[in-house]
Amino acid sequence: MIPTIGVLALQGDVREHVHALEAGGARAVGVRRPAELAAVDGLVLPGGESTTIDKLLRIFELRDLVRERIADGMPVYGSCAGMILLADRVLGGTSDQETLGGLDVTVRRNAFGRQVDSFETTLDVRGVDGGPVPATFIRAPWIEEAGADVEVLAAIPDDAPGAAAGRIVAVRQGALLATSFHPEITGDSRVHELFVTMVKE
Ligand SMILES: NC(=O)CC[C@H](N)C(=O)O
Repeated sequence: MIPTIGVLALQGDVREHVHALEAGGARAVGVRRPAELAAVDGLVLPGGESTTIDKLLRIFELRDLVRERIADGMPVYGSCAGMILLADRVLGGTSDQETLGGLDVTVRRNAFGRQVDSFETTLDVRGVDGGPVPATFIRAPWIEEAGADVEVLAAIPDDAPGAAAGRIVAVRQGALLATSFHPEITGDSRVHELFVTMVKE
């Protein structure tokens, strides 16, 4: 069965996720309205600006509905800003910033520095076969603390320079998947394949 996976289409790099999901074996649709959310088997929260997406979720009256679906066990994958939206706790957020929550982690926004500190690397990701995954970090968060039920899928190598060494950058907790980085812009769809598999389960 080919699952239908939504990409929250309020702000951020929606199209790239749609393409990566299709390459990963799903039918992908933009989600902007409650009826569209109701029709999907899983949801991607794209990269973008978490504060803006948070505000738009409320304006479009999707926030409570997405939270309900998360509580019901809908698989959700958040990349970058999407990871922030899934986190239960945020450091470095704006004073009125809220998240959807569900993932028992503390994230730090813009942890790697500013736009100019964006970078590309490759990372081993647990659950993804076939060698390291290209990973693009754009004003990315990292996970500062993860609860006991959170499975760490990838981290910055311990011998990396500076404060980034050893930081957690990909996690899974039940039906929730999150990465600090943007696999959707690399042309490598293996992380999306992992998510499609989670949705099929
Ligand atoms: N590339 C991204 O998604 C950046 C995330 C952004 N810095 C935020 O806090 O929402």
